Amino acid sequence: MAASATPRTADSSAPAVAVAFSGGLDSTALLHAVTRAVTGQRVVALHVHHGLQPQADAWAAQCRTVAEAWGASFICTRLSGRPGPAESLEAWARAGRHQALHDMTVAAGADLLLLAHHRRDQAETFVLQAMRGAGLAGLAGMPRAQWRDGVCWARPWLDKPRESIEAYALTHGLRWIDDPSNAEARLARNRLRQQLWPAFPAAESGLAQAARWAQEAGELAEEIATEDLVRLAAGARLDLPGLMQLSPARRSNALRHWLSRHTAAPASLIARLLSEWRPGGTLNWPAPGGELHAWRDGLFWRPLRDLSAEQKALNLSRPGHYPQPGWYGAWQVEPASQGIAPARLAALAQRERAEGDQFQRAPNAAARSFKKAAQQAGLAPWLRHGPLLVDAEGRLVAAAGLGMDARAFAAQDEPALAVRWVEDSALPQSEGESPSGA
Ligand SMILES: Nc1ncnc2c1ncn2[C@@H]1O[C@H](COP(=O)(O)OP(=O)(O)OP(=O)(O)O)[C@@H](O)[C@H]1O
Repeated sequence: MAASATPRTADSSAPAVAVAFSGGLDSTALLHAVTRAVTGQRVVALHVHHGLQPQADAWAAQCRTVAEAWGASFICTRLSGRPGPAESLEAWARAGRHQALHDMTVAAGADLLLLAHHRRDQAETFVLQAMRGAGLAGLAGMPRAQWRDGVCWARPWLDKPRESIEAYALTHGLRWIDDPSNAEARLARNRLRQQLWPAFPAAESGLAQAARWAQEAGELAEEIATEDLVRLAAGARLDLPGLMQLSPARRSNALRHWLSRHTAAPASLIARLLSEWRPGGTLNWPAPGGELHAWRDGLFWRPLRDLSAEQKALNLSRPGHYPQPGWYGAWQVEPASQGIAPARLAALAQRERAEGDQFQRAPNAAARSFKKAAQQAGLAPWLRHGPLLVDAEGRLVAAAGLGMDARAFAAQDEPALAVRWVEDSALPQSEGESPSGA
């Protein structure tokens, strides 16, 4: 979602607190309370103009007047664009609002963003999540505070009953905006609001408490998973026989947590994986953003990156360790009695396997298709595509997992370097690492 952010940065250099200010009852009360309570810090009111309602210009203007009257500076972002084909208007508006609130907070020089969610919002979130069959993370509802990309999103009133906020607003004679979309019965939350609270007015505290229990249970499940994964997950590998020895609930808990480090795998994938795997079995599953491989009793996650288009120039003419973060491994170069002439290693290209590539394992063996050589050597599934090193003339020099191509060997009396591929033992690293060749 594109947000046409033209935030106005407040000029004072004092640290700032940002308040997400829609102009509704709750955020009006919150902004009022914050401008009265905070001293020595700038208060910045952030407003997102969704561009969806005819009155939205007037709301933004009203929010500015109120914020400035209370001594806060005011920043507004108007969203642009439209929902994608598979996106609801609400999901689009929400994603755009979140991005705009984040960007405005940063532009205001703040790292704390306050939102006016309260106990009833939390109770409604719990019911909506339960109706979708959510797990503990969904049932836990909104967190009180959460860091996201350098901004702490905090909900100081999450435990406050809605009535107490209304009472505060009335006591202080506040005026607020009534957004008519809050009454649209088309939206599940509005329907729930309209029917649940009149029927069960006292349910707010019980439901919010249930969300807290879910949050606690979620933390416990995470602690257990962390303990299990210390034993079962080594580097990028999860030990499948060890996983299968756990009780069924603990097994899927550990697997779900391991997967969540890499991908948002649906519960159905987890169930399939656990039911289809047999000791020694090899399986491959696509998952969002990558692939899962069960291979040699380990489960591996390989993120999909479009490396096919990537031709990276490398100079490996000196001994050293040359990490290739996108490939989760490194080239290791050492002096050796049999190897490749340093000059040839000075201008290499690293790429994926291509149609027609051939590899020769030993001086007296025949060159054969790379694919066959990889199969015969029992290469891990993710190494069957490379990386490969080719010299300036396009001749194959080395391949991850297979070693050096014998056709590239230097003559007996020439100085030589051995090149081999070392897989990362750590979980996938950030992609920003630079090669640390000597
Ligand atoms: N358009 C917006 N601009 C800035 N902040 C917003 C906006 N919409 C929502 N928020 C923030 O998110 C919180 C929860 O959103 P929600 O949609 O429940 O609120 P609302 O009904 O628009 O207004 P309020 O919570 O102020 O009564 C708000 O209290 C506010 O802090």
